[in-house]
Amino acid sequence: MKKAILLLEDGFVLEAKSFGAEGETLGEVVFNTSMTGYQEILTDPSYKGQIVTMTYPLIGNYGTNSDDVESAKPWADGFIVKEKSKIFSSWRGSVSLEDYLAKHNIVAAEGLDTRALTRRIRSSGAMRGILSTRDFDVVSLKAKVMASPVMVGRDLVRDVTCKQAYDWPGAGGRKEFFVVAFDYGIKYNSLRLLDRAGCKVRVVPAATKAQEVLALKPDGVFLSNGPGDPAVLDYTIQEIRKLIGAVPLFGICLGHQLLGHALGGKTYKLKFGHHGGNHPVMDLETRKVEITSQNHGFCVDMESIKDKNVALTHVNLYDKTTEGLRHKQLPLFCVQYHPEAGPGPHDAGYLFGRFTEMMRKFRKGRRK
Ligand SMILES: NC(=O)CC[C@H](N)C(=O)O
Repeated sequence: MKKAILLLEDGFVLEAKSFGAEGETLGEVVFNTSMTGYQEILTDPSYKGQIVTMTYPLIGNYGTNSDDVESAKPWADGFIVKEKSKIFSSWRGSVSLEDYLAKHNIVAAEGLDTRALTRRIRSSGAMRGILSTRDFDVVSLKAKVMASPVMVGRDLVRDVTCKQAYDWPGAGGRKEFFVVAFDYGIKYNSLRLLDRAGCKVRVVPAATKAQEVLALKPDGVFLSNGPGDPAVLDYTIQEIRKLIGAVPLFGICLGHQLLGHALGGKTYKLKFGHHGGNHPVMDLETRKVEITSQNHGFCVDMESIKDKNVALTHVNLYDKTTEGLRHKQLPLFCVQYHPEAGPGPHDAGYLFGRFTEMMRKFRKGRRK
């Protein structure tokens, strides 16, 4: 097996074995604590610009298949595991993880101490890194890392958004609502769950104007997850601002952060972010705790919107950071975490029902 090397911008180096594609890749190195769901993680467009390390020690044991994808292709810029399973076995598995990664040109490494790496990221914070199967010279690798872009200030949405609007095919059946979904890097499971909640969905590119969206006369607008720094996406924040109050809004992750900005707030970078399928979050209105799926590096600063008529609805029980908010009068709410799961627990699936309830109420109010 070929050698690989990982170097972080603080000089931390780990030697590893290459699997997947060979080459060299740069990105922000993050760790994900999900035990399964690696194919959904790889295909989540929010991982664009990041090299993902799985903390669970054995990955690849059920292979890959054509169902577990969250978008058309993998977007992660690199993949790191402690041990890649030598065999895969599942009635759904059709292609091994290494063949899947090689086919999609994703550089991957195994056989390194992912626990040491995770502890390093936790103590130093998320950092840029390079994973290489070609260059093993630490001075040259360090120079490449230092020349690569930092996550703060990056618009990665333009790389992952759809080029043209399309209708989500859905599973059929009667649809009570028509929803326009902004694609900032949308995951299929959000679309599947909107469909299941009774919504016919039209997906539109990130740069679509508010006027065009309103001309479609939707019952509600969905703001998707997506990669990069929300603070630089002014072109869409301005359009979202025009939709506030005009139509019910539901945002997830990047969509939530963009709503925060549109309401006049700010976002900041977390030290090492939240990535995994096991974060406890409290719904402050019901006092219920949900185990949630998470994938974000930025966070809405509640202090920055405290005078904007906004209520904090959800909080992360690990570090007390903002996990959800709603407007006190206007029909909009959003969450930082992932109620669509894919992968992860389904505890928060009720939020899709909250959205349809909001659209129903808004429709009634308009008829009066
Ligand atoms: N999953 C997402 O939508 C991530 C949002 C944003 N890119 C962040 O890192 O915080």
